[in-house]
Amino acid sequence: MEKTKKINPLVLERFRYSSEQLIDKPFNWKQMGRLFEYLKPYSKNLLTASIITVLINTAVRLIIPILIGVYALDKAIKQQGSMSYLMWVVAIIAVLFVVSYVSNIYRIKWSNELGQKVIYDLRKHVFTHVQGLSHSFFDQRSAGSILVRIMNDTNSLQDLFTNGVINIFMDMLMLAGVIVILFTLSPELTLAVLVILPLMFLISTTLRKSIRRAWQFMRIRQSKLNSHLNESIQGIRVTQSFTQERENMAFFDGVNQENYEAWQVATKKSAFFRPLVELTNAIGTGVLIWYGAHLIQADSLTLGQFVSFAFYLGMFWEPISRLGQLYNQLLMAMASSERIFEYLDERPIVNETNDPIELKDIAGRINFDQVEFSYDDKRQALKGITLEMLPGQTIALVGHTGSGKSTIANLISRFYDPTGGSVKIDGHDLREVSLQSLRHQISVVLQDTFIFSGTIMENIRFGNPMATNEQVKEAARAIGADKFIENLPMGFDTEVEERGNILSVGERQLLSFARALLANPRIIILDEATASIDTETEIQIQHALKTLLQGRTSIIIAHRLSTIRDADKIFVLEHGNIIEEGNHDELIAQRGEYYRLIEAQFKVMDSI
Ligand SMILES: Nc1ncnc2c1ncn2[C@@H]1O[C@H](COP(=O)(O)OP(=O)(O)OP(=O)(O)O)[C@@H](O)[C@H]1O
Repeated sequence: MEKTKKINPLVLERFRYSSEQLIDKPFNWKQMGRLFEYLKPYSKNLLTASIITVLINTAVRLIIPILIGVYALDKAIKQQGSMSYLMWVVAIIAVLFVVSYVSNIYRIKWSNELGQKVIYDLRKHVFTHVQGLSHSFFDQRSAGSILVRIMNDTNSLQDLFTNGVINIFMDMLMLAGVIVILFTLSPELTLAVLVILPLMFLISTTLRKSIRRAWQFMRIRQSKLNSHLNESIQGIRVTQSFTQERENMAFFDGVNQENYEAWQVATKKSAFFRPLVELTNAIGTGVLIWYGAHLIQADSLTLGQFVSFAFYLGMFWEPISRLGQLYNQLLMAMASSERIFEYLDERPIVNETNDPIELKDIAGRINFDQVEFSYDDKRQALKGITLEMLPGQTIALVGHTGSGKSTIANLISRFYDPTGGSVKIDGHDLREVSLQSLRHQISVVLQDTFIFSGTIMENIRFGNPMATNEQVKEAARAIGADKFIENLPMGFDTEVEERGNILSVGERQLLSFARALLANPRIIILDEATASIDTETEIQIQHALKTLLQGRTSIIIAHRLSTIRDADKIFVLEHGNIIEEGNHDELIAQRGEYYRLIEAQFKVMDSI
C-alpha cells in the first residue's frame, strides 16, 4: 500500500464521526416481539407455507435413517433376506428423498420471499416515518448517518428474516426429533456420545463471542468508511478548491486500512471455528464407534440400529452448530433493530390536533403575537416578536446574519412551533390547522434551491404534481425561464442530475420560481439569493419576481436593495427582536439601524 506524505495531524482531527457503534445487546424478548410483528401480514400465507415445508422436510429427514438402518439392514437383509422387501424399502426411501428435495426447494423459495417482503416493509416503514419527522430531527443528524441506518441496519436484519426465523424453527424441530429418536434407539449410547456436549458449549460461548465482536468491529469500520465516502463525494468541490485532496486521501487511507485489518481479524477468527467443531464431531464419532461396537458385541444393539444412530448423530451437530450461529444473528439483530426502533419511536415535535382545521381559500394575513423561539433551549432565536403581514403585501426581512430572519420564515411554514406566543394565518393559530393544508398555501423558495434528479419538466412539476405539461410550460413562460430551457439540448426533457449541477445559479433560481408559481400558493417565502449574477439575469429575475409575488403575501429574506425598496413593509431584525418597521422611505427618514444598514451596503457597493 502506497504511503502518503506527512500531514499535519491537526488537519485530520476534522474527521470525527459520532459513534455509530454496533455493539450486541442482550437478548430482549419485547424487542424481538416487536420485530416479529412484521411477520404478521404473512402469517396466513407465506409464513404458514414455509412452516409446512419445514414440517414435511424435517419429518422426511427423520424417517430416512430408520428406514436405512432398521428396515433395510436389520429387517430386509439380516432377518428376512428378501430382495423384494429390500426393493420396497429402497423405493420408499427414493420417494422420500424426492419429497425432501421438493419441499426443500419450496422452503428456500418461500422463506426467501418472506424475508424480502418483511425487509421491504420495514424499510418502507422507516423511510415513511423518517420523512414525516420534524426539521429538528434532521438538524441533529447528518444525512450520511440517517442513510446508514435506513440501509445498513435494515439489511443486517435481512439475513435473520430470510433464513434465520425459518431455520431456527427447523433446527429446533430437528434437534428435538433427533434427541427423542437417539434415546429410543439406545439411551446408553446417547448418553455416552453426548459427553462432548460441554466441549461444544465451551467452544460456542467463548469463540463465538470473540468472532461476533470481530465482525461487529468490522462493520463499524465499514460504516465509518461509508460516512467518509458520502461526505467526500458531497463536498468534492470544496475539497478540490481548497486542494485538500491529499489530506482527504490520507484519512481515507486510514479508514480503508482499518477496515481491511478488521476484516482480516474477523476472517482469521472465523477460520478457527469450523475445524474446531469438526474436531469435536470427530471425538463424538470416536466415542460412537468405540462404545457402539461394544454394545453390538454385547447384543444390546443391532448393526442396523448402529447405522441409524450414526446417521442421526450426524444430523445432531448441524442444527446445534447452526443454532449457535443463529443466536449470534439474533444478538446482532438486537443491535440493528434497537437502532431502527429508536428512529421509529421518534415523534415529530410538530403535531396536529385531533381535529385540525383545513385551511382553504385563505386571504393570507399573518400575525406573530409575542413569539419566542429557541432551537436548542440555550439561545433564543426570537425574543417576543409581534408583527402583522397583510394579504397581498410584500414584506422584506432585513438584519444582520443570525438575527432571526430564517427563523421567522420557518415558523410561518410551521417547521417548528414557537416556544412562546403564537403564529396565526387568517386568525387561525398554526397549531390548530392541518399541516398539509397549511403547506399547500405556502411556497418556500430557498437560496440554494434543491434540484432533484429528473427532467426540467419534472422538477417544475414538483410544485404541483397534478399539473399538465402545458401548465408547466406556461409557468416557465410566465417567469421567463422558457428561454434558457429551450436552449438546453433536450429543452424541457433535459435530464438534470441531483442538485442541478448543469444549471447556473440564476437558472436554478428561475426554475425554482416557476416551480413556486405552478404551486399557486397564497403565501410565498423567499430567501433571496446572495450570489451576484450578471445584470441581464438580475433584470430577468426581478421581472420574474414581480410575476411570482403578484397578489400574494410575500415574505422575502431580502439581500438586494431593489427588492427592499419595492417592499410594502420592512422589518429590521436584531438579535431576535424587531427594532424597526416601516417602508423604505419611512425608515430612511428615521435614520436608525436601517439607515446604517443601507448606508453600509452602499459603502460596500461603492468600494467595489
Ligand atoms: N437548526 C438550528 N439549530 C440551532 N440553532 C439554529 C438553527 N438555525 C438557526 N439557529 C440559530 O438561530 C439564530 C437565528 O438564525 P436565523 O437562521 O434565523 O438567522 P438569519 O437572520 O436568517 O441569518 P442569515 O441571514 O445568516 O441566514 C442564530 O443564532 C442561529 O445560530
